[in-house]
Amino acid sequence: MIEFKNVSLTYPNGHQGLKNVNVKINPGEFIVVVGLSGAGKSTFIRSINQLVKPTDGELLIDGKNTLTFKERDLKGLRKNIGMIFQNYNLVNRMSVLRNVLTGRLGHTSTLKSLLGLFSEEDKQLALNSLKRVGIEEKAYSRADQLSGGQQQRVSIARALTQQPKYILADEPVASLDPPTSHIVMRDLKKINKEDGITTIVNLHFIDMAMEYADRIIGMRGGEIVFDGPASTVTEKTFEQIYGRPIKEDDLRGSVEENE
Ligand SMILES: Nc1ncnc2c1ncn2[C@@H]1O[C@H](COP(=O)(O)OP(=O)(O)OP(=O)(O)O)[C@@H](O)[C@H]1O
Repeated sequence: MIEFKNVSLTYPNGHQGLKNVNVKINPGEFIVVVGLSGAGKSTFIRSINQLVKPTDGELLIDGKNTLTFKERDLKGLRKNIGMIFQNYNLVNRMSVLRNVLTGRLGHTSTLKSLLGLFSEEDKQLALNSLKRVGIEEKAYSRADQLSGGQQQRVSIARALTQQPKYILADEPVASLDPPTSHIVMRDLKKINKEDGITTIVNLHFIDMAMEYADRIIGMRGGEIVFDGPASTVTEKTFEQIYGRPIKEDDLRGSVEENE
């Protein structure tokens, strides 16, 4: 369980990225965070693994206030959290398999990981992760030879290989075309349901949020302005979250329309 208690984050330049956020995220949920650019979605998600550190409040993960964590506890925390970025964050010149194996780094001794020595078990785990996202045949290709959608699936496989308790995905489909975006969202949802990994995804496409989320959190100006089941969300809800009428750009579009 993740719990934000009166969490605020003021950036060094004085800008408030989060304002008094209070929210509980339950085990196994698939949450989509929506909001316009600058609403604070990235700041919210990155606070959880402390890529950015809140300046006030308590952020409890599995009952512990992570804001008091020192380096060693933070390492332990991050081992349990897989992260997926908009631009995949792969090492281009390495093979797909080696990129996926980096998901084991938190579980491997420093010396072994420096030497690139992964066990046969880790290798099988990595290959199985690639299989689950449908690209096991790319295991020995160089990462930069893959399409954007394939690279994002490699990054999902890397997160999966980490055997995390939580997955954070920061705009995972923003660089992809509509059909590929749906493949990536389906993979994330499938993994969430099959493995029970609590998943939080930032998106700015409202149709995708409605299609894949169990629960939607809406942000504006660093605050949570909506929190409820996806089934209760309508176009009007998004207009309230965004503070303006919905536009065509707010929609990713369906697979069919683009085929
Ligand atoms: N390092 C920083 N220093 C100062 N301000 C920042 C920093 N990072 C983000 N911000 C500001 O905090 C606000 C929230 O940014 P954040 O990236 O969390 O929003 P977002 O909803 O994820 O939007 P986007 O989709 O554009 O990334 C924005 O106004 C942004 O300019």
